[in-house]
Amino acid sequence: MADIARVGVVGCGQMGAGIAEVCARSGLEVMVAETTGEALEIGRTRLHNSLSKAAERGKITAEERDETLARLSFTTDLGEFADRDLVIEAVVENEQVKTEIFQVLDQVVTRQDAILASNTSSIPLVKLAVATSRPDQVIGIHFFNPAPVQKLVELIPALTTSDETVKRSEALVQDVLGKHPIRAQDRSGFVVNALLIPYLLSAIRMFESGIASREDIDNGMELGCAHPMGPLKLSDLIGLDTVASVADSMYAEFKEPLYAAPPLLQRMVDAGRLGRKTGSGFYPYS
Ligand SMILES: C[C@H](O)CC(=O)SCCNC(=O)CCNC(=O)[C@H](O)C(C)(C)COP(=O)(O)OP(=O)(O)OC[C@H]1O[C@@H](n2cnc3c(N)ncnc32)[C@H](O)[C@@H]1OP(=O)(O)O
Repeated sequence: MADIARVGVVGCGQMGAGIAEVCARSGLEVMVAETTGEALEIGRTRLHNSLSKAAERGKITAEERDETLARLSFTTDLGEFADRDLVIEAVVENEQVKTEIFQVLDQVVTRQDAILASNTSSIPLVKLAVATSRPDQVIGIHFFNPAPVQKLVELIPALTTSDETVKRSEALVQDVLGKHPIRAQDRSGFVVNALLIPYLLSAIRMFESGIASREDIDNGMELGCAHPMGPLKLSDLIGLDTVASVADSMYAEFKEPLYAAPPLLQRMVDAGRLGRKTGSGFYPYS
């Protein structure tokens, strides 16, 4: 995919940093944007630490780590994305925030055939597409956490997305990033979350009703079904705010009771216990 060489990633939280790492390790030149200098420094440190860990574990050489770092640049000004061939937005799951970012990207990205992608788990892609003057070039490219590890990427064309945009995105994901793409329609939850979220919510309901302890619920799925991590640990990894917002948007779309977030999940979000990223969720993290 020689036509995509310069990538912009908006947001450097756990998903944005992971996506930036995957792209830079694949040889692409990546610019990462955050809203403030402080957030940018946190993101930069996250990326440095992850690449250093990969080098320590022998997954990449020290030379590859340095080359990857040299392909990464950082900015707080989206205006610097003018020359990007592809931009992947990976900010909070908030429709208004994402819509505003797509409006800005539409103004600043000068390359006429640039792809504007979102890593959203739950916002309808068509809403982001119609916020731009190039709705045929907007697509969902959805990575899984941790992005450097998980092999899957979901591709979600909006009703307006052109076949050309889908083909170029698929080629990038498969041939350049070395991930396995699957396609899904622009319906809340796509493929994976439509199956995963009701399972996670069921585990939270089970814990809330006192049927079993958190450890026994997680051990049940790890030791009984060979899942790499149980549903409560996985919810903590994803982030309870993200689990709740994906559930809410799936419930809003389908009115399916299985997608309704249990009260405990909302209370934990309100308390700021969002999982690993805040040091406390179903489990403590220090
Ligand atoms: C909600 C969204 O829209 C969609 C989603 O993201 S849904 C969430 C999908 N993710 C999952 O289901 C995660 C399931 N869990 C797992 O795959 C594994 O438990 C895990 C990879 C997170 C950790 O694996 P585990 O064996 O417990 O720990 P650990 O030995 O430290 O890591 C295994 C490998 O992953 C790597 N790894 C773990 N976390 C990593 C990270 N954040 N970044 C990079 N590499 C990482 C380790 O370096 C290690 O690599 P190696 O085996 O080559 O040395």
